[in-house]
Amino acid sequence: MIRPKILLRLIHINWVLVFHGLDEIVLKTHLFRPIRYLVFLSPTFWLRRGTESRGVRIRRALEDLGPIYVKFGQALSTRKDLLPEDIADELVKLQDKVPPFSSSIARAIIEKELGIPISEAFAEFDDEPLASASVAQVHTAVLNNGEQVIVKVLRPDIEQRIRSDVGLLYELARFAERFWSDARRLRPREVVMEFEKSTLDELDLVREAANAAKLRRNFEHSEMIYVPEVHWPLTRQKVMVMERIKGIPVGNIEQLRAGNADFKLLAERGVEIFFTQVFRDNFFHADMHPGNIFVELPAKYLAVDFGIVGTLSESDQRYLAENFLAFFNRDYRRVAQMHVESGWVPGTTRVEDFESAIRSVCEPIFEKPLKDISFGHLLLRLFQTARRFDMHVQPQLVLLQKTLLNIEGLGRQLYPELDLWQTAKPFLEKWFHERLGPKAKIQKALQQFPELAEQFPEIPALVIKALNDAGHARAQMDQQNRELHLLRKQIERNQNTTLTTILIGAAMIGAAILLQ
Ligand SMILES: Nc1ncnc2c1ncn2[C@@H]1O[C@H](COP(=O)(O)OP(=O)(O)OP(=O)(O)O)[C@@H](O)[C@H]1O
Repeated sequence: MIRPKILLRLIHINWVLVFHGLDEIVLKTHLFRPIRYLVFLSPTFWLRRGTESRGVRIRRALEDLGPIYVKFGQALSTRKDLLPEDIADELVKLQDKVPPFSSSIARAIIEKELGIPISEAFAEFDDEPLASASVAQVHTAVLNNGEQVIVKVLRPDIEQRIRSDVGLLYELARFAERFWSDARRLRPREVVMEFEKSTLDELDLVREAANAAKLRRNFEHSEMIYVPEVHWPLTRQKVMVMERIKGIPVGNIEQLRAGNADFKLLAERGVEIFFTQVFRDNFFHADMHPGNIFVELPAKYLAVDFGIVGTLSESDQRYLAENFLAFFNRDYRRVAQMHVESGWVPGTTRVEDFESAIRSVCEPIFEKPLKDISFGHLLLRLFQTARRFDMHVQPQLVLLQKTLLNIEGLGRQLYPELDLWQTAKPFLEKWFHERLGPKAKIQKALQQFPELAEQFPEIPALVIKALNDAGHARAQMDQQNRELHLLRKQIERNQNTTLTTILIGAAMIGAAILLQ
């Protein structure tokens, strides 16, 4: 049964779609069937404006529907291979062009969070926002020491809006599971849950600042990417102050071309940065849409927006690396075996069945030349197949797969000839060598004896102590021997043989205990 609030929201969505001339969607989608006739009540249905392109209409509809839908549109905008170009081009504009909220509200939030007036915190504060995105708004400012910074402020009431939109998404997921058998396999409710978690995580700017700081440390002296520095004294849950970077937005190909950017190097570095983050640092920026990436000519990236990051466990890393290598050798049996052996799919799975399912999904992909194969797409198909065999795909792997699609989309937009496999292969091989080579095996063995490994630094001290103890024991034994000798003399003198035996025995036992 649809709850009244949700029904109202559905009517709202329906209205927004019609308002923006997207009534085809309303009329075609099963979901809106109960309320589809409302379309005819809309004046816009009869007075078709018809002047704007479909891309503009979709973008406007998403903006009107709120931040969650804006984020959805952003995710789609990097997928020129999936979306018609005119729509993708329009969705790119979603990034910085969400209508801003008033600067007086921004000032009030900042002052409340910092507990001091703006004039005390900053030498200058620009009321005109630099960017206004779905979750936050960004202003430029100058610190009292003259440093140029950006001030990121969360949108007012963003949390309630997200919660209510996510509520609706849950409802849609529930419908989908009930009425659409294919959807059940995709576990839409879990997908929404993950989305909710990652979106709500974005609402803590201290957490984002900590992510930025960690990424900055990981690429401290890198030629490939620069991460701006957080200004911690003025950073709170709803306000983050960070060094201002100036670069060319990566989506602005014309400007990059005019500045003689090295497109090939940029595309390769994009892939290299990603694989470094995944396999070396185990910490990756997972919101790589073009609005968050800038370029310093000729080929250095500048990154912002660290709200969503991903990490992988060692077994996830291994899963990825082994699968990629097996895939590219077209060793589907190995892929299937690995899934069964590692317990990713139930032990009862027939390897042959799984192998043939993977083969039928992958062979068409490998029809293309290696350089045109999308890793992200390949992973996606693997997950889809594995799901059919009851594999529970870990959310962090899904996040990684989405990021990979973004990186590939970006790389190919910059340099269509990009050979992903050639760029990625050395990383996977190096990872294998480091993790599974002889040196790694020794390290692993040591890891299995943590107490022993822990005591290694103390071993010299322990040896000295043991020698000291032994020396002490020897001195005591000498003393004991001397006493024994005296005793023996005395016994001889007393000529009491029984007593002699008992005493010698006792003394020898005492000496033995001491020596030990
Ligand atoms: N350090 C910075 N220096 C210069 N510009 C910045 C900086 N940080 C953010 N910006 C600008 O502000 C925009 C929005 O910032 P950010 O992406 O962090 O906000 P957001 O609300 O998380 O947006 P979204 O999640 O929609 O990408 C960026 O696209 C960029 O144009």
